[in-house]
Amino acid sequence: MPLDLDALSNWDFEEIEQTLTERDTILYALGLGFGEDPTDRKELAFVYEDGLRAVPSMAVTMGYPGFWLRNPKTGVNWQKVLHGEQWLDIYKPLPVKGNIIGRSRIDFISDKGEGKGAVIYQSREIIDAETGDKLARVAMSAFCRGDGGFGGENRPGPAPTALPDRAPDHVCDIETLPRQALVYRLSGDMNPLHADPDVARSVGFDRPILHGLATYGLAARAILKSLLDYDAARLVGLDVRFSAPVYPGETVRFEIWEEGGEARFRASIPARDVVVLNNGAARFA
Ligand SMILES: CCCCCCC[C@@H](O)CC(=O)SCCNC(=O)CCNC(=O)[C@H](O)C(C)(C)COP(=O)(O)OP(=O)(O)OC[C@H]1O[C@@H](n2cnc3c(N)ncnc32)[C@H](O)[C@@H]1OP(=O)(O)O
Repeated sequence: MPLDLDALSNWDFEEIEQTLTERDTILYALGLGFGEDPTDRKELAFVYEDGLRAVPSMAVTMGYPGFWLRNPKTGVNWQKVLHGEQWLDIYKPLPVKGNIIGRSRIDFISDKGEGKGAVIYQSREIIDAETGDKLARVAMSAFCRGDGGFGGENRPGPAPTALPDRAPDHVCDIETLPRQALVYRLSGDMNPLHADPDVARSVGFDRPILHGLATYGLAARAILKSLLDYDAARLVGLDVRFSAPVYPGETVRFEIWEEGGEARFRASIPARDVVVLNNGAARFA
């Protein structure tokens, strides 16, 4: 069954009400490897309940509607879906617990052509249920590798951020663990692509790959460490394009450029000499 443009364009997302606990906040940070050195108080602040702070990138897990593209009514070949891009704007520092509302919508769908794929752009407002304050806006693209050529328009998404043509100002290596995806998935993305070797093999990977959002969270960790002295409230925007899969257990190298009060970055796997995350942008309060 081909991708159903009409059904997708008019997808009726239910409003998600989530009760966020400190345990969720800690689990998210553990999924990104925070607390690797338990004597490092600055990283401990994200995984220890005494003075707990939320990693800003955690907004992407809040009010999350789940892997709704698995619904057969979408017509999407869900096993072949990869996370393409992620954008985030934070308006208020994130709470470590409380009631959150997520309101999702489809922005548009782009047809890259037969044999190439389709890209679904969706976004979500994250609202504090108690105060009604808008906490953040999260947007993403899902690259549906098996669904191009459905007769739709090829609409370009937001132009990827260009990187400066000079050596990076900061380089930050972060090791991941072979079990990293098995921990990260407990923060809400239960896609079997990240856990089940048979599912991964059936769509062209030797073994389960890391969630795009786990690599994204590593980017937040690298920026907090390299530029912000772990001051979470200062990181208010984070955008990336996922350019190649990461395997759990690999070391990810972040190269960061400071540009007029913002940062640009990319990530690579030095052991394979491949760029895995490109066109990164971080904005600061
Ligand atoms: C339910 C809610 C949804 C949930 C979805 C996410 C669920 C998660 O569990 C899944 C994951 O986390 S997957 C892991 C993270 N993602 C990845 O590893 C993807 C890595 N990227 C790739 O493999 C390729 O770039 C690939 C395959 C993405 C593209 O590679 P190519 O086919 O070689 O593309 P290329 O020929 O260079 O370009 C074709 C057109 O596509 C546009 N494009 C390229 N990369 C893109 C990307 N990353 N995101 C969005 N668009 C992208 C290009 O601009 C080009 O467009 P056009 O033809 O109009 O010029």
